[in-house]
Amino acid sequence: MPVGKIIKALSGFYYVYSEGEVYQCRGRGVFRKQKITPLVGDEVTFEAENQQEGYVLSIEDRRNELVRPPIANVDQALIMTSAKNPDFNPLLLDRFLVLVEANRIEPLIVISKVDGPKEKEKISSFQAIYEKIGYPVILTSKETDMALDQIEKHLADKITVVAGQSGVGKSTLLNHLDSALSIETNEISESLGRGKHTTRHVELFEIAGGLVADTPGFSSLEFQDLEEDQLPECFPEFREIQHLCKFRGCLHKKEPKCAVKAAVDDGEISGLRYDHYLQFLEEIQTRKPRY
Ligand SMILES: Nc1nc2c(ncn2[C@@H]2O[C@H](COP(=O)(O)OP(=O)(O)OP(=O)(O)O)[C@@H](O)[C@H]2O)c(=O)[nH]1
Ligand SMILES: [Zn+2]
Repeated sequence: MPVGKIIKALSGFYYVYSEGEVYQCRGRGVFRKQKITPLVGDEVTFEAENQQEGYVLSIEDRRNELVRPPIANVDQALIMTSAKNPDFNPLLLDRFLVLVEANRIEPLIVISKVDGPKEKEKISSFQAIYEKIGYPVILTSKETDMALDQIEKHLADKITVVAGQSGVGKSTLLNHLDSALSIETNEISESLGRGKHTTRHVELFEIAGGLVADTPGFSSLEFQDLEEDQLPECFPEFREIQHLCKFRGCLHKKEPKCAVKAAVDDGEISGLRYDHYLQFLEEIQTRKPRY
C-alpha cells in the first residue's frame, strides 16, 4: 500500500504527495462516520488507480495538531518578530515560544527589520538571551536579502509554519522564499481594499527540501489548554535544572530552595524570561474554568 503525505486539502479532496507525484484523493467513507478529518501534514496510506482518483485509507498517529491553520505533524515554527514597526516585543515572543514548546514544535526565531546598526544594537541583548537557551536566532533586513540561505538551511526535511504578529514581514519572507507563493503583503492587500486574512485553504509548499505552510500559524495566543505544571516544561532553561529544586513539581514561584530562582538571582537565567514566566503562570492560575 503506498504511503504519502497530505499537502493540500480543498473541497473534500486531499492531495497526497508520494514519491514525487501528487494524487487527488477522497477520504474513506468510514472517516466521516468515525468523525476523523484528514489534515494537511498527515502521513497516510492510500490507493489510487491514477493521479485523479484515489482514496486515503488510513492516517498515522499525529505528533501534534494545530487548529488554526489546521495542520498536523508540524516540526518547526519560524517565529518572526521585528526590531521595529511593530516594536520588538519579547513578551509576545515568549508567548509564541511557550505555545510552540507546548505543541512539541521546534522554534526558529527570525528577527526582521534589523536594517542598520541602531536596530542591531537594540536587539543584541535579546538575541544573546535566546541563543543562550539554545534557540537559533536569525536576523534579517531588506539589505541582506532576508538571510534566505540561513533560513533555508533550517527548512530541509521538516514541516514548518511561520508565526508572528501582524506586520512583522511574514508574507514578505514567504514570497522571498518562493516567488511562486505570491502571498499578499500588507501594502498590496490594503491598496486593493480587501480584508486581510480572507479564508483560504492551507497548503504546504516544497521549499529548500522541506514543506512550508502558506498560512501563518498560531492565531490564538491564549494558554487555553496549558496546565500550570506544564508551563515550566515550556522553558528549556528551567527544564534543564529543575531537578535541582527541593520540591518535585516546583512551580518556581514561592517555593524554598528553588534552583530556577537561584539561577535567576545569579544571572544564569534571564530575569526577563522569568518575569514573563510568572506572568503566564498567573494567567493560567486565574483563568476561568471552562465547561
Ligand atoms: N525595513 C524592513 N521592512 C520590512 C522587512 N520585511 C518586511 N518589511 C515591511 O513590513 C511591512 C509588513 O510586511 P508583511 O510581509 O505584509 O507582514 P506580515 O507579517 O505578513 O503581516 P500580516 O499579513 O498582517 O500578518 C511591509 O511594508 C514590508 O515591506 C524588513 O526586513 N525590513
Ligand atoms: Zn523551582
